[in-house]
Amino acid sequence: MKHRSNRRTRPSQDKPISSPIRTFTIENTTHEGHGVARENGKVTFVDGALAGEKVEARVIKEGRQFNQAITLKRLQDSPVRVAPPCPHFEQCGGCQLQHMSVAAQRDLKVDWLAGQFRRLALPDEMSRLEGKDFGYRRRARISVFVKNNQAQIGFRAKASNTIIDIEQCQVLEPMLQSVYQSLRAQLLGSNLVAKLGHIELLFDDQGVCVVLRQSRELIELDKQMLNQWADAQHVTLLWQAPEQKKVAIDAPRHYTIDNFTVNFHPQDFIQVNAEINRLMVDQAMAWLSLSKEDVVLDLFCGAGNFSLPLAKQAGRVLAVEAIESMVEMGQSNAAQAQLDNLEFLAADLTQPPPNQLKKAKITKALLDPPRSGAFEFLPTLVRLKPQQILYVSCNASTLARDAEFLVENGFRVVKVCMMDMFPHTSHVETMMLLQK
Ligand SMILES: C[S@@+](CC[C@H](N)C(=O)[O-])C[C@H]1O[C@@H](n2cnc3c(N)ncnc32)[C@H](O)[C@@H]1O
Ligand code: SF4
Repeated sequence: MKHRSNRRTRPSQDKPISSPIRTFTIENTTHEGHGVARENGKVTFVDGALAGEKVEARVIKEGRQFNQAITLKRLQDSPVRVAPPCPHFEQCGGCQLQHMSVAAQRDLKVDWLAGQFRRLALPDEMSRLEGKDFGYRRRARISVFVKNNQAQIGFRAKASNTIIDIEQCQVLEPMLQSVYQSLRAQLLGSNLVAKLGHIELLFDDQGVCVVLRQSRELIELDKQMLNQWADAQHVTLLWQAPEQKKVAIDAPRHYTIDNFTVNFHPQDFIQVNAEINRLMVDQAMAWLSLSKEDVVLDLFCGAGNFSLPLAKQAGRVLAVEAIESMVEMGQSNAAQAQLDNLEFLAADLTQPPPNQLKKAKITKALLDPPRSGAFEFLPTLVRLKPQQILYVSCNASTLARDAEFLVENGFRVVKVCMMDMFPHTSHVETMMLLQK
């Protein structure tokens, strides 16, 4: 990819601009892709600049702790700067790091994680899981907004709720890219678009599934054109009525992990990046190095993404999940795989645990909580005395908090891995292994 130099960058948002233009030397890059400059001990975050660059920028906000500025002109480019491959990058809120090479993005993520975990004693090296740079998303939610008969179909703009029109999104799986383009053309040519709230795209072992969330009731005749389009494209098209919380399905969708079939509802959680998910599950199994002596707790288990591979290797697995319908799906996935050593339990892990969980005799635990982490359950987990805890996290700050609690309670961090599940974005997934 080519470097651009001395290119004028557009201010990303309409913000009041009053201060004079100043020259900044950028010392660091935040994990969200902004430059950091220091003047007389005060930090200025410079939008559109990278570490090692010199830029002319205008301060748009002065705060007591820090200032914010936007780049107007780059005087010297960073060696890791690249031309963003996606034409929507400057406006679209979906990606934050496309102006850096992918290798530099990954170095940035590793450094940022090390900063988040600064209060923990870490092993010398942080490993990495890396996959495809583009075409990695197997699911996406696309917004629809219509005003004055003008439809916008796409994603939210950077730092704004405005929906911007997206013609093509390169981080989607190639099959989703082509279905999206074709669907978009259909919708832009129809009145139906005004009655839609958003579009969900999914690509799995069965192909492409599209859920159209209606904001207003539609009659069958309205749906005819798109139903015909879906048949011609071999796409499963599901219509979600305005009052429906979840779309009705005749049969679940499925994907494969470790040769097991994971059935799931198309609107329930699945890991977005199928390639990194496979690598992640393999690595979790390798790090835990299970035997038939092990009894494993799989917390926040979903429909069994980790539970099924865990049960293949361990003596027994107890998998816990809050959503009842996912627990039922997990149970039927275990039955289909003939894993009678895998049991699913419905429990909200932020609440006092049921007796079955309080009294579980376990040797190891795997946790994969939502962004809020697993803090409420940690005292119970410590009392269960696992030898090893493998923590998978999508939020490094709650992971740092939870790991610090576990360290205070006798565990030490033995392995950490940065998993680049979402290249070009500021999102980072982490795997951490803690041991007694
Ligand atoms: C990050 S997902 C991981 C799911 C699964 N491990 C996977 O890899 O597909 C987190 C899961 O935790 C569940 N969850 C969220 N809050 C919960 C809670 N308070 N108690 C139990 N499960 C919860 C969600 O429904 C979701 O399935
Ligand atoms: S999310 Fe898609 S459309 Fe938006 S910047 Fe990233 S690749 Fe481009």
